[in-house]
Amino acid sequence: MSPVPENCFVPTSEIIAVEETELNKKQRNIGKWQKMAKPHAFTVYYVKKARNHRWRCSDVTFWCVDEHLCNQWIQALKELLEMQKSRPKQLLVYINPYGGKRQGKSIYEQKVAPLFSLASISTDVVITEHANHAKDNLFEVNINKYDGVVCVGGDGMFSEVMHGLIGRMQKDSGIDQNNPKAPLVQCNIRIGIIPAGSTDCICYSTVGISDPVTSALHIIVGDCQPLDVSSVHHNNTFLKYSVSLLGYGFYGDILKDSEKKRWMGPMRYDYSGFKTFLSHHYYEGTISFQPAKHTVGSPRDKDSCRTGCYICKKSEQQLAEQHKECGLKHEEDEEEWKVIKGKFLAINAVNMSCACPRSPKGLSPAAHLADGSADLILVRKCSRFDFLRYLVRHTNQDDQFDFSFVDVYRVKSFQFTSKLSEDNESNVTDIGKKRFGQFCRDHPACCCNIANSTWNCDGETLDSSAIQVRVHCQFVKLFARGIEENSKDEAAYSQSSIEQLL
Ligand SMILES: CCCCCCCCCCCCC/C=C/[C@@H](O)[C@H](CO)NC(=O)CCCCCCCCCCCCCCC
Ligand SMILES: Nc1ncnc2c1ncn2[C@@H]1O[C@H](COP(=O)(O)OP(=O)(O)OP(=O)(O)O)[C@@H](O)[C@H]1O
Ligand SMILES: [Ca+2]
Repeated sequence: MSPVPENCFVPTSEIIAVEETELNKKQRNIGKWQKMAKPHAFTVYYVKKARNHRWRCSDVTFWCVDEHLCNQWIQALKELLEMQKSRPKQLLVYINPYGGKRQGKSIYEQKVAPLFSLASISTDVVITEHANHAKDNLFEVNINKYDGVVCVGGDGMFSEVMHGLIGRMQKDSGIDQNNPKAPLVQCNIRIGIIPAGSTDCICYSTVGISDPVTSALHIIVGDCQPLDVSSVHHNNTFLKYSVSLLGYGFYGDILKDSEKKRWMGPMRYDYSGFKTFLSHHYYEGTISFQPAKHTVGSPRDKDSCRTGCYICKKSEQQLAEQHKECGLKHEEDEEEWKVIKGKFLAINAVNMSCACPRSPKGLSPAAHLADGSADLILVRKCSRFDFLRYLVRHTNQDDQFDFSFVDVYRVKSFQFTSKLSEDNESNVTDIGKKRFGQFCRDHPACCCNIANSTWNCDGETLDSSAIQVRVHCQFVKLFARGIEENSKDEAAYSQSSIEQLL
């Protein structure tokens, strides 16, 4: 028998599979079993939680001489598994063979496919041949056939799959994505991310680790984590959706420079990051936003979003109420807009913490995955030294918002116009211009004349610097459960444990 640690509790929801086991000669010759006539056995495969939110597939084999009893156990456990209705049976998998360190295919074949097969999950696998292959394909496939779509790659690959799914839903419902106020149709088919990219920020921020086996196990047990999605428009043209970072200035410039260095792999971001840091460009513009009044949280909270987060639950209830009384919803258009004009080194809007291996607490450590808001971080012009102090705080325990040149707001929508496009009399909606009287007095406008930066939208550049953004609460769902608090300890306790059965 495999060694089982003392007090091992396994919730039935975390059993991966149960299989009849053929005992080999060596196993049969251990201890007292050698005296028995042909023992019968079955193996239970279960999720074992290790450090740092890492999950592994472990197994324990049970023996007995009574074949009927053994079969009864197998039957009972299989019935328990059948009752886990949120588990996927049929998945559509897209693999980007060129993402990150170009390991996507081998990661899937060696680490993920054997687990899916153990859990009796059928898959249709597409290895992408070009950018947008997965996205375009999602408009054609019979989507109702699947319980989920899995992407093997980085944040860019996730973005493709998400755009394909959301786009498909809107197309099927006759909704025009170019209308920034259109009541979009929610996407209920879950997305799984097997991390094989450069940053893997979405996976890290929703699971707590960037690890293919852990993510595969979250898919198998049928976890569900809703995510906020921002829609980005330029006038009445739809540009993109974003779930992690919308960054202008520093992160936009890093991305633009790094695109030319794709051959460097994940290292390109450090190279371009260093270069962009040295260039120290700042950009002048106007940002207008609607504060997120519906949520009780603040970006300066000490607690972060964790599994079962009550702030996200509250937003879920509000969303359900809104759906019941649709019609009242558009009052939000009249709600207060705040306007800030200034010179910025970085403007970052994040729908989630954006934690990643480079910065385990992320760009906004208290941001919530599913509260219907984004944290808008404004980093004003400051010295190189101060900006470096700000960046370094992303990697230690100090508060990165505790600087006079950094402001952070929790918002449900915002828009940005660069000074250059204002001067060129761009025809962006005029909410910002109407409120010029409220410009921040500490940082009056000056006449610096720098070219526009570009927006980094989840790792892709946007063509327009003037954008309008709206957060859609819990718009897509992932096979994840958020980051577990002290996951290792909590794993041991559950009412429905296999221990109770035994
Ligand atoms: C001194 C050390 C300071 C370290 C500061 C680390 C802050 C790292 C914060 C990472 C935030 C990632 C946000 C995620 C964005 C994703 O949607 C997107 C798609 O994958 N990724 C990127 O755009 C890719 C963005 C990658 C950004 C990498 C930034 C590297 C900055 C390096 C600055 C070096 C300054 C050194 C001066 C001596
Ligand atoms: N077969 C392919 N050939 C070229 N590009 C592809 C292919 N399949 C997908 N892509 C594109 O590659 C881009 C980057 O992929 P992915 O996110 O998997 O890896 P990455 O390089 O690590 O990026 P990230 O920094 O976003 O994590 C995606 O935007 C996707 O559209
Ligand atoms: Ca959010």
